[in-house]
Amino acid sequence: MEIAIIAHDGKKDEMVKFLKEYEDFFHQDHIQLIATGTTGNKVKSAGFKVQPYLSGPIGGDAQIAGRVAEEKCKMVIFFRDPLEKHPHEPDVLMLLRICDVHNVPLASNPASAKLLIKGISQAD
Ligand SMILES: O=C(CO)COP(=O)(O)O
Repeated sequence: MEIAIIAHDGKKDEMVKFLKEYEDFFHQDHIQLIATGTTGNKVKSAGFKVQPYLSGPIGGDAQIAGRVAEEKCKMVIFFRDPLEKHPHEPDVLMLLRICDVHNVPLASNPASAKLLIKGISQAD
């Protein structure tokens, strides 16, 4: 199952903390992580196997949206920073829209991500 992980700068530490909290889930062989560039590199340094795409502001969100649209990426965990402005806001909104178009689960904060992971774990 391909899962995208994305975090704005103010949320990257929270993303690493979250992944570590659920590392048994994320280290499973059937879970493939993809990420926007800077998030991916940070998560890689924390010991997770992840395929990084471009950084968000230069097209990473758009690339991930492409994976969702092609039905390759099955879930998106995107910790957005609601207190910051982002020059690539149109790309961010496009990714959220594409998740809705394709009915792909999207968690925008740790509480929602936790529920999704628990749901998947129970279904397995
Ligand atoms: O900007 C982002 C999402 O919109 C995240 O991109 P980075 O992971 O490259 O910082």
